[in-house]
Amino acid sequence: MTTHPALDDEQQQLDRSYALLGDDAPDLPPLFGRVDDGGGSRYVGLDDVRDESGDAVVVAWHSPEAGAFYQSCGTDPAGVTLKRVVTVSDRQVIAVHDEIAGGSAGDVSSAHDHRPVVGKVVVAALEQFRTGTLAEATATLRPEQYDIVRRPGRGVLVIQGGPGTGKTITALHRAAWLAAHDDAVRAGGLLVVAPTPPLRSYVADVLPRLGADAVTTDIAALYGGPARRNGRDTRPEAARVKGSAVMAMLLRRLVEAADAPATPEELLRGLYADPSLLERLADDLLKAGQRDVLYREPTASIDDEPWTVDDLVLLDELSHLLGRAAPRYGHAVVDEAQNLSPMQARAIARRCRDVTLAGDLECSTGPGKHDDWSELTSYFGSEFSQGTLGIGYRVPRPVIELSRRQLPDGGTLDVPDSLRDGLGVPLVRRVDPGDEAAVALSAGEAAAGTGFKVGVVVAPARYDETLRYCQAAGVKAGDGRDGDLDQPVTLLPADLVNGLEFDAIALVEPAEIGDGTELGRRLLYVAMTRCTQSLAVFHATPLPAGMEHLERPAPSREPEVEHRPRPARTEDLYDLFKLLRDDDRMLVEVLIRRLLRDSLERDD
Ligand SMILES: Nc1ncnc2c1ncn2[C@@H]1O[C@H](COP(=O)(O)OP(=O)(O)OP(=O)(O)O)[C@@H](O)[C@H]1O
Repeated sequence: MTTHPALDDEQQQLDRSYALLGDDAPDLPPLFGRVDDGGGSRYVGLDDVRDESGDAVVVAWHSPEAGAFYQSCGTDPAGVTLKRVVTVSDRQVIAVHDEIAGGSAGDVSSAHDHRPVVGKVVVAALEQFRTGTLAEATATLRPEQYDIVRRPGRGVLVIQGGPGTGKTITALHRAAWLAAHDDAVRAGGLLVVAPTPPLRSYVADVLPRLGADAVTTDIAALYGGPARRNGRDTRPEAARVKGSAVMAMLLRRLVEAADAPATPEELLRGLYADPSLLERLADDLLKAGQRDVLYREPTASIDDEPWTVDDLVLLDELSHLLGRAAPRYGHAVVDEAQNLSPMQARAIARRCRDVTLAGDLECSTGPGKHDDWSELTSYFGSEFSQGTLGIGYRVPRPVIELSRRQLPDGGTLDVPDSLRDGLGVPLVRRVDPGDEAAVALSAGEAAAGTGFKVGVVVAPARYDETLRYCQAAGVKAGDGRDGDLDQPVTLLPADLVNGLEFDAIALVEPAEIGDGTELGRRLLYVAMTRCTQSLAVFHATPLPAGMEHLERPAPSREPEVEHRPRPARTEDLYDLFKLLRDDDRMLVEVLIRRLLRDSLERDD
């Protein structure tokens, strides 16, 4: 057992911090880093810890004193002589990693492999099993992320980067930074808009730990009137029309044409139900076919109207036109902002014009894809600046390469430089028609048995049927549509996987998810890029374009394994390994990985 000579020193500092905090000690360790430079030595934590005379024993991550910790790295020490990440568990220092030691690169990933050079502690953090949401990265924020975090809070900042490059984590640290340093945010508060329940609960969990409060919501819940989201419109064309900027003009005319006071709900319901009114008001704005998709027979009671997300955004616009002021905020952070429609951008801009938009244009899964950020940002009324992230923390290199085949021309934006190799090339298994989901779920259960968090992703149209199958067959899978990510296996429709992260993704019938459309291929791209370790594909029909080279004939018989009494040699094991079926191979790979990890931990 080797121990780092510094463990004792850091333990003393930790004990002292706990003693000073007394009963106020937070659940999380009071320090996670140390930086030494010409200005002396400082410990860095989530918050300040002060001694009896008021001197800082630990400085908060967002304080100027912690700047050197974040602005230096192994490849660019920037005057720092020691940059150390301290890992604490149960009030004990269990590891220290020095990314800079003696003023030069210390504990960084080796320069001879193909990955970007980062502190080994980043790689170690990534090797933790996933929880279905995002791991915290405050101790290992990279200089390029820290630079984005600290940009001024006024105006529009876009954080663009490929899947898993840390856009969400950077945007949240930025929110917390602004909450600590920006007067407008201190006075007006923070608004965080995130599209899925798991992302929102992650935000609600992380921000307070970073010392910030925010109103966290989805776009539909911005509307403060009585209507609630209780409908889903699966027609992309309807969502496209409702989200388009011309709706602002149409609604203005609707309000002007009303001959009696009416609520937003009454006005919109009336518009949808009356083709002649629509034609009169929108003849020059929408084509006949576009007006047709807006038509909706009114329900018996206005309370039963199947309001969709896009309807609620229109109700919000109507409410504004009727003179009701929306609450204002000091800054808004929008995650997965590439999916905002123009009308959604207007709804946010009514609340706040200073915004951080985190997103990836290539991950657009909304009805309208934006080619660049200029139109969307124009609704906030100022020029935008952009911060770009390029290191991939989540998706293994082979999966990135495969997934990009789903993008037109293989994608045009920079490919993330992945830190991970994961478990190698994706596994593909051809199954009998009708068995796709069942086989994927049982492979998922097997992988989950080894500690993996698994997401089983199906086409939205197959979701209900698969959920029923789970209930009937006793398969324990969380209902991802309801945001239940606590189970080892989560079932998800492909249109709700944005922003999520799992150890393994099992894709069910990719041709059905891709469905030959550009939107479908993007859904497939986003689904594939949710895994940190392995991707497995289960299909009965031919694989879609971009994956067809993975096609393999169904195995004709179970492989027979010769009994070998003598001790196995490596080559024998490799031959045996090749005989395994794909899902068994995945299981064995996972077990080997766990063995390796456990034995490394023992060696430490
Ligand atoms: N500096 C870092 N150190 C350690 N982990 C990091 C760092 N930056 C990001 N990560 C981890 O990488 C993963 C992906 O981060 P995040 O979800 O913020 O990326 P993203 O770009 O928003 O992804 P996507 O848009 O594909 O959903 C998370 O587990 C996050 O904790």
